[in-house]
Amino acid sequence: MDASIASFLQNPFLRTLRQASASLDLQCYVVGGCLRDLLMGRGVNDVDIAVGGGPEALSRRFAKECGGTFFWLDQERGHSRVVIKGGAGIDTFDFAPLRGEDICADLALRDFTINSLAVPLQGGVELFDPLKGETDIRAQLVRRCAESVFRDDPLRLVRAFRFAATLGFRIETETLAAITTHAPLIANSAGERIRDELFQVLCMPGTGSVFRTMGDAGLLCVLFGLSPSQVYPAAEAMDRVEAVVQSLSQLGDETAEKGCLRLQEQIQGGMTVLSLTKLAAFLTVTEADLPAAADRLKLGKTAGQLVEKLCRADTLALAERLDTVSAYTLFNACDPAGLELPLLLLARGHITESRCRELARYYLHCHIPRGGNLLLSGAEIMELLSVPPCKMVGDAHELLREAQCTGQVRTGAEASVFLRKKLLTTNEPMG
Ligand SMILES: Nc1ccn([C@@H]2O[C@H](COP(=O)(O)OP(=O)(O)OP(=O)(O)O)[C@@H](O)[C@H]2O)c(=O)n1
Repeated sequence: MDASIASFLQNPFLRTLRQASASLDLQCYVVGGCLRDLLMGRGVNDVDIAVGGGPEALSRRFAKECGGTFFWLDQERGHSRVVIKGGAGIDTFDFAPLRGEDICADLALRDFTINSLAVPLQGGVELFDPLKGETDIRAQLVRRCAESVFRDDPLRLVRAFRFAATLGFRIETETLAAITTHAPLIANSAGERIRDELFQVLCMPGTGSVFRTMGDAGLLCVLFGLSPSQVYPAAEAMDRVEAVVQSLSQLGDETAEKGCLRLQEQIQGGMTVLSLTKLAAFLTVTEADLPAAADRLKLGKTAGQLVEKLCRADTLALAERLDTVSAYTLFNACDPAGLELPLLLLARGHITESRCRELARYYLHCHIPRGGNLLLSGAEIMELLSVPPCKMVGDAHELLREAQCTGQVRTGAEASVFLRKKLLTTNEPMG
């Protein structure tokens, strides 16, 4: 038994689980990715447990004894989760019934050999590895468990690339050929599941080369209606985004620091600004049907809007001379995109490095995004204009934002004078 797995099994939570399963007389196994990660010397924070017999009683009892929270993931299939707050790194335990009649049958039904591992919690500490997953982990290979894996669950077509990208592995030749054969089946997988896997790829460096292989296998044709010849230049755009971000992170100044923070911001679960920027670079070059792609990946409102605005930047005519007005106009048209916007434009070859810096400087020091704090609040604007809440207040807000961003007003008093002049005086003759 590998030393890291042996020491993991001494974890107090696993000891509690061992006792609980013994007293309920249930066969119980630690399975899947956490054993793979332990064998690779990686940290573990979620543990999958397969239980012979109904796992509900065990899952509920384990939650009670560890002070964790029990909830159903899929009640019909008997899948539940226990989350333990302050679980010293390991905080999520997923319980499911055995997939087959015993653990070997269960392992044979899993996706890839590297995940097809189990350790029983009682009766010895041997590692069940009937498909030689440990050998594939050492060889860094993603290999399907059986001929039927992709028909059983087409999401695995994308999962293969996710594991290759996040673990730094290669997809074994026959598995890759099977992915190519079964690529059309990905049309049957739920968008949310595809999104969660794809964004793990988008969050890793080297996304471009993974997308090229996915394109060659025909997956991007089914997902986004793209031909392989459209995929290559688009994947190169992703490479260039990564290269620009890499050189930014080496600068070590304020722009670099803030830019890197912004790129790591999570817009929605698992979707960072950087991953969405890479996706935008890809989709722009392919000229894919944007709303269809956003819908296929179930991007959600906020993430979908950011991708759409970043793609839109590609089509905007950029001013010859850069001044605060043209910088404001650009960021305003692409709101809510922030520092990622000039980085994307640089990666796409639309602006030079010095223009990129100027835009970043403007954004950091002058720009106020929509919804940001202004010199006058909504209440102060209503009082100034003597109006109740109405469209005019919104218009005044936008005028003031532009005036502040472009340096026309710098104090509350200047803001009041500006709005009065703009909205309360008229040059038109009274009729
Ligand atoms: N479509 C799927 C999804 C999951 N699994 C199995 O269920 C386990 C847990 O799935 P998941 O949590 O998605 O993956 P992990 O391998 O745990 O990897 P990670 O923790 O990195 O997500 C996998 O190891 C694999 O054995 C599978 O066979 N087919």
